[in-house]
Amino acid sequence: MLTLSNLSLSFHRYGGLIRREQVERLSALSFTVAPGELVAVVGTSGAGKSLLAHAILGLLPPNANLKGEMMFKGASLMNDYPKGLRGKQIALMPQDIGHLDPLAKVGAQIRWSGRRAGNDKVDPVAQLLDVGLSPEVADRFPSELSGGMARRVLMALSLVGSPNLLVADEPTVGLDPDNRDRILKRLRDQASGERSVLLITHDLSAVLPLVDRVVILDQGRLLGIERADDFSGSGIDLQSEHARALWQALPQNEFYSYA
Ligand SMILES: Nc1ncnc2c1ncn2[C@@H]1O[C@H](COP(=O)(O)OP(=O)(O)OP(=O)(O)O)[C@@H](O)[C@H]1O
Repeated sequence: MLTLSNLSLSFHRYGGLIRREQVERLSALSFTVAPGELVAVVGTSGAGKSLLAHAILGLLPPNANLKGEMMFKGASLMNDYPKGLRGKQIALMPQDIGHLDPLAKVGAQIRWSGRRAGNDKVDPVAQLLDVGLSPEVADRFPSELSGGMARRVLMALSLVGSPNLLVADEPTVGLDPDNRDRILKRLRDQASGERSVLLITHDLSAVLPLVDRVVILDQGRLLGIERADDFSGSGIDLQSEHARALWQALPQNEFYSYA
C-alpha cells in the first residue's frame, strides 16, 4: 500500500544574501504500511510526525526538499504529487475541529466533501452511522457537537471518498478516555480489507492495544518499528540517548515493561 524507502526531508534556510543551509527534519525513513493495517506513528513533540503526514499527503511547503522514495499503490508520491489522489485514495483526518465550517450543518458538509471527492451520491446518514453517530447529527451545526462528536464528524468527512489510506493526525488530543477510546475503536474498524490507517499520535499507551505496528520517531529519525504485541520485548537499544529521552516522555503503563 505505502512504502517509504530512505525518505529524507530538509528545508532550505536562508541565513543572509549568500549563505544558505539545509536543515534536515526527517532522516532516511524506511517502512511500509500493508493493506488493512493500522500503524501508529509515535514520537515526542517535534519528532517529525506531522511533517511525515504532510509528506504523504503532498502538503509540504515549497521550500521542502524530499529525497528517497515514497510509493503508494505503485505510484511515486515524490515529485509531481499524483492528481486526484489526495482526499480520495489518501485522505487526512485533521487534528483541528476548526476544519469544520461553523456556518453549515454537518449533513451539508458531508455532501460537499463527497462532491469534492467525486462522490455525488454520498448519504450523510450512512457516513454518520459508519463512525458511530446518530442520524440526527446531520442537522446539527458544529457548535452543537461535543469534542468527541466533532472528531467523529471529521472522520466521516475524511472517509467520504472511500480512501485506501487514512492518515489520522492526533485524532484524540483533548478528549476524555471514553471519547478517545471510541475514536480509536472506529479507526481500528476502518483498517481492514483494502483500507489502511496511519495514526499519528503521542499517546502510545492508549493506541498500543489496538494497533498492528508502531513506528517510533525521534528527532526525525526512525528509532524502531515494532509489532504492537511484541512491544515489551522491543529490540530498541534502550541505552541510547534518544531512546531514553523518548521513553521518558511517553506515559508508562502495563503495556510495556523495561528496566
Ligand atoms: N516548514 C518548516 N520549515 C522548517 N522546519 C519545520 C517546518 N515545519 C516543521 N518544522 C520543524 O520540523 C520539526 C518536526 O515538526 P513536526 O510538526 O513534524 O513535529 P511533530 O512530531 O508533529 O510535533 P507535535 O507533536 O508537537 O505536533 C520541528 O522541529 C519543527 O519546528
